Amino acid sequence: MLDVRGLRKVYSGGGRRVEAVRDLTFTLGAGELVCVVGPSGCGKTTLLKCVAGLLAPTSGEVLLHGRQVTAPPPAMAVVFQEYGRSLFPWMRVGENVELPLRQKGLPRARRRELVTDALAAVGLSDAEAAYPWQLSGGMQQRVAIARAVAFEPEVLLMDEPFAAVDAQTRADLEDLVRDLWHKLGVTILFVTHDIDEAVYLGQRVIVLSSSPTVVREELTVDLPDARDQLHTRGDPRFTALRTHVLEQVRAAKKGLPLPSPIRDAGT
Ligand SMILES: Nc1ncnc2c1ncn2[C@@H]1O[C@H](COP(=O)(O)OP(=O)(O)OP(=O)(O)O)[C@@H](O)[C@H]1O
Repeated sequence: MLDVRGLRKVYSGGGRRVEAVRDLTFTLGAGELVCVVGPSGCGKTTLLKCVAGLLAPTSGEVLLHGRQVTAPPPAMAVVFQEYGRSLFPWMRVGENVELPLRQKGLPRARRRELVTDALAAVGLSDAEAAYPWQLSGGMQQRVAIARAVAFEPEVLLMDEPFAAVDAQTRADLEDLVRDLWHKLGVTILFVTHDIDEAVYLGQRVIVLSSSPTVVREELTVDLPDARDQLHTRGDPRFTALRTHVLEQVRAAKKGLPLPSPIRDAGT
């Protein structure tokens, strides 16, 4: 469904030239939940912006259903890390969620229905008339998720969406994402620097190398589909997978060759 082929992005300007991404190739099937991890500064946000059609690649391409992405496709929604900057403070929660639906040209009754359902799905039915600044950080991020969900995207792109919330809220939001994914059947590409989060959430984890950035490994997360914060994180297989990914990211930072595959690592 979503193909990233030979993606390269070089930023240049002001006498500076940065090769943020060298050569990324991977595919997401319809309805998959795939996480991307990698060392800080390896180009995760750059990758997501290219996939979202917000940034033009220097070379290579992103294809959605075989069609090249050259502008933000109507079938995609993005949730960014900085919820504080992504919600309009002068609009009530309901209006924030509704805004992209107006831009989509949906009739009023359908917009109301989608806003109500999306806020209910993230547990914020009571907050529709509040302003974002009256809500906690975790609640604001729920609003951002509701806005993306109401849009009914086929593909949901998430860029470190929980990096700025406390650990307990983060765990709740992780479960919310898996829950919505199950209910909506949406395809999710989730970028995080948190290795445990990537293994907990994903069906697959794509590990990026450090700059010049390529795909270092694609790992299948062979944990049961039913996950919960207590049991999944206590599962020896979870520990083996997160240790393996951590080794990969550490080795990537040092520019080392691939360590032995996880199946050979005594797990
Ligand atoms: N607009 C820009 N102009 C020039 N260089 C940029 C721009 N955006 C990002 N970069 C550079 O590209 C590289 C990759 O940045 P990017 O933000 O994509 O990485 P990241 O993996 O998301 O980082 P982090 O994990 O720290 O959030 C960095 O060296 C960064 O300085």
